[in-house]
Amino acid sequence: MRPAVAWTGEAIEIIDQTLLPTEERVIRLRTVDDVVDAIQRLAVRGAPAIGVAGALGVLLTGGDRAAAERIAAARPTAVNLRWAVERVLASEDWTAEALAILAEDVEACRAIGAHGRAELAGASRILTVCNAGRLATAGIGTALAVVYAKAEAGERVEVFACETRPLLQGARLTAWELADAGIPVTVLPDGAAPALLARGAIDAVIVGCDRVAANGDVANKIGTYALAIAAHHHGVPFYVAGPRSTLDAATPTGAEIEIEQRDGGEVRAIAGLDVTTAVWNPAFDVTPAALITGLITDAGVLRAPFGPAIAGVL
Ligand SMILES: CSC[C@H]1O[C@H](OP(=O)(O)O)[C@H](O)[C@@H]1O
Repeated sequence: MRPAVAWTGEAIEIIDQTLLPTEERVIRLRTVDDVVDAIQRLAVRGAPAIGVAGALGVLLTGGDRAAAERIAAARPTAVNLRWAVERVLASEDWTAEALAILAEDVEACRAIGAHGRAELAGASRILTVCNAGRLATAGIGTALAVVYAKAEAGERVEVFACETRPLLQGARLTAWELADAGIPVTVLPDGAAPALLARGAIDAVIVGCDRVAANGDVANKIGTYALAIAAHHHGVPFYVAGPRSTLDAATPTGAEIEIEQRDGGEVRAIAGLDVTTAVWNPAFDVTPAALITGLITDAGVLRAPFGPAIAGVL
């Protein structure tokens, strides 16, 4: 599988994820407007991948810092986006810094996979939500990096993927990339996850993250909090996987994380029906650190108390 985001030397090359799984279309982003649009419509998505796109997007600004700010502000919740844009702006060599961010993410994904494989040695039945795989990063993913590492080592592993309403990142993207990798995947309605956990059918839940607050509270795709509650109730380990670039020491707790509110049309458009009603469509929710077994990062697996553990790797 080609990477979700890459640099051609003069343009950002992405797979347009809004068309998957029906069509794998590669598009090139050549302007700041292209980058902002691709991030906002989730053509490129996932905290690490939009961070890399943001970093590379700075190379398309011609030095216009207002244009760079438009990229940084394209989506508010994933800390990686603004972090990457500001890191490139502050550097001496923008191209070198942007490419370093891309290379670091590839390596971070590999490391997360290795740490997660060691941590979850006995787990073969993994439940996840949204897509935190190759399509969400410049590398092999975060939550799914653990799955890929297990598979690469010849270990038995299968994934149960919540479809992830309303944009179906699980059913469309996670299912697609795992099938492409030959890894067994079962899609389920988001509301079915607690029943699956109640049946004892899951060894561990592993999810991605968009921003981890200094105390370990995690912002991730809407539905993650419900999974954490159900996993806690059923005594199933609940892990969050993400690179250190998603840890945000400047945000004290989950209460301070801005949650992106998306257009109600994403929810109303159910199988082509236009349900005319008020809609509440937050793209993310916050899972309290108390419900998290461990944070699988490229620096290792962090455990409670998460405040000192996070400070120790930043
Ligand atoms: C590897 S982080 C992926 C993270 O991003 C997703 O959100 P979106 O599809 O809206 O970009 C989701 O929260 C995933 O866990």
